[in-house]
Amino acid sequence: MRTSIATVSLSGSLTEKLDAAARAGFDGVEIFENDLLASPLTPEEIRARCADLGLSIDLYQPMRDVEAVPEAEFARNLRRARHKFELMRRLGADTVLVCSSVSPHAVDDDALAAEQLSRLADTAREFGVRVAYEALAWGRHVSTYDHAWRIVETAGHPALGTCLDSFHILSRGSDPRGIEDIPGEKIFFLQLADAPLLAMDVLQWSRHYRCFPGQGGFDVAGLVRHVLAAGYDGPLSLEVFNDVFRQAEAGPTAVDARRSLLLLQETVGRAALPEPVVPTGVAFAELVTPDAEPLTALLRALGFTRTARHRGKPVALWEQGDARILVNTGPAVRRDGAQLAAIGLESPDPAGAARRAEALLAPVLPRRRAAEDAALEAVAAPDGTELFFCAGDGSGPPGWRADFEDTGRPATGGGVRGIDHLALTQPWHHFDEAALFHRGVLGLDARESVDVADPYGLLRSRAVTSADGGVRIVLTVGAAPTDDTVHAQHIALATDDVVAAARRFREAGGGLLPVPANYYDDLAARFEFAEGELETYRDLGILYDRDADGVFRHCYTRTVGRVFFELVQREGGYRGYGAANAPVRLAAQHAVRGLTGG
Ligand SMILES: O=C(O)c1ccc(O)c(O)c1
Ligand SMILES: [Mg+2]
Repeated sequence: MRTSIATVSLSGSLTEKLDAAARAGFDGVEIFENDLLASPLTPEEIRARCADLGLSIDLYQPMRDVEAVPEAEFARNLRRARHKFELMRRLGADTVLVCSSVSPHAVDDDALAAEQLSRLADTAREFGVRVAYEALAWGRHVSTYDHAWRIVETAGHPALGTCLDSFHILSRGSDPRGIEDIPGEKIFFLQLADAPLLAMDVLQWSRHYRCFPGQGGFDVAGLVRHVLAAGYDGPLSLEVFNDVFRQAEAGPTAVDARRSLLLLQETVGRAALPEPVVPTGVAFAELVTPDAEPLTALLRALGFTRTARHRGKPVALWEQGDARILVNTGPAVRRDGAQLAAIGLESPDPAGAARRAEALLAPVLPRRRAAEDAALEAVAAPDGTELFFCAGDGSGPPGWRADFEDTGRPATGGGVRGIDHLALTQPWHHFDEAALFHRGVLGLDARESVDVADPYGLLRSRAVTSADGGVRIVLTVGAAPTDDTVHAQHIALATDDVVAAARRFREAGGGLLPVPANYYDDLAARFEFAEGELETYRDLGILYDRDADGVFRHCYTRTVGRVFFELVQREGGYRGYGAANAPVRLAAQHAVRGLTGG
C-alpha cells in the first residue's frame, strides 16, 4: 500500500519536511496549508520539488467552516474555495480535505450541509479536484464519522467522499465496525494517528498529543482492518499533531513514522517483513570510557574478574556468573565519561534479527569492526546504542568470545548471577520511538509507562522485556531536553542475596548510594520486617518493594561518568523494577552529585 505523511507531523520548513518524508521512504504527503503559506516556493516549484523527490501530493488541507451556513456566507466560502482549487491545480493535488464546521454560524441541518457540499464538489470538479469531508471530533454539529458519511451519501455527488481519521473516530469511542458499511470508493482518504489514553478535552488531546500508530492506546490497526474490508485502496497517511515532534528533528521523526506504518501494515497483513527474532538473553553490555580506572575499581569491588582481553583492541572482558561487561577504552570513546555504548543480545537467529531490523529502517552497522574480528550482525537503536545480535544457542563459546584472549584468571564471583536489566536513558524526543523500536524490531513486550518524580523534573520510564525475562530493558526519559544529559544509564546485576552482595561490595571498598533515614521510617510503617532486617537495609542503603507477586530488594553504586550499577534481588514472581523507590534513589543521586560536584 502507498504511505503518506502530513507535513504538519514534521518540524522545519516545507522543503525540510519534504526531504525528510522522501528520505524515510514515504510515497506521498498531505500538504498543510500553513506550510505552503510560509514557504518561499511557488506552487509550481513545490510540485516540481515533490516530483524530484518521488513524492505525490495526496491531499491538500484543510478547508474549514464551509457547510451548513446561510446562503450569503456559503457564496463567500465558494469564492474562497475557487482560489484554493486553482492553487491545487498548480500544485498538482487532486484531493482537498474539508473539516466539519466549528463555526457558530453553522446550523444543524444535514440537508443543507449535503446540498452545499454538493455545490462545493461541483465547483471542485471543474478544477479536477475531489472533496473529502472529515468529521472533526469537536465539530459543531457533525462530530462522528457515520454522521459525516450520511451527509456525503445524501449529497450523492461523484466528487464528494469522506475522509476517515482514526483519531477523531477512536477518541470519541465510536464503533469502527460501521466503517464497513461505507463503499470503499467513497472513502476518499484515510488519516492515521494514535494517542495516549488521556481524560481531556478532545481538541487539546488532538492538537498536542497525537502520536504514531503503535505508540499510544488506540487500536489503530483494528480500525484499518475495517477500512480495508470496506474496499479502501488509497494511501495510509499519518496525520500527527504533537508538541514534541514539532521540536524534534524532521529526519528521525519521519523514520519513526514510517517504521510505525510498516509495523501497522504487518499487523493488518499488508506487509511481509522478516519475522521477529526475540533475543533470549544479554550476551554482554559494553561500556566505553576514556579512563578505565574508576570503572574497573567499581567492577572489581562488585566481584568481577577481568577474564579476557580483545586480541586487537583496547577492550577488556569482565565476568561474573553470566554477567559479561566489556570495558572499551578505544578511540570511539566520548570524553564526557563512561557510558553504555553497546549491548550484545543472544539471538537464536542473528542474521534474521538483523534482516528484520533493517527492514524496519534501523541503521545497519559494519558486521566486522576489524578484519580479524568475528562477523557480528549489528544495528543502531534510536538512541545510538549499538545492538549486536550474538548466536546464543548454548552449543559452545559464543562467536564474539573468540575475539578475546583469556587472561588466565577465572571469574570467582561476588554473588552476581547475571544481568537483571539494563536501563537506557533516551534522548528527549525519542521515547515513544524507542519503545516501538524495541517492541516492533526486537519483538519484546512493552509494559505500561510509569511516571517517576525526580527532584528536578519528571521521568517517564517503560520496560520492554522478553516473555521469560531473559532480556529486560528499561527505557527512561526526562521531561525536559536537558534531562537526558543529567540522568545516567545503569546496569542492574542479579543476585540471590543482595545483603551479602552489598556487604562484600562495601568491604571491597565500593561506595553504596546512601539512602535517607526517612525512607526507612516509611518502610517500617508500610511493611512488617523480621527483627533486625530493616536495620540491615538502612545500614547498606538497600531499597525494598513488595507486591502480590513477590519481593524486590535493590541497592545502587556511586555513578562513574554516566554509568552506575544496581544490585537486584527478585523473590517470588516480582516483575517490576522498584518504581516506588525511584524518587528516593533519584534524590539521593542528585544529593551525591551536589556533594562531589560531579
Ligand atoms: O485540528 C484540526 O483543526 C484538524 C485539521 C485537519 C484535520 O484533518 C484534523 O484531523 C484536525
Ligand atoms: Mg484529520
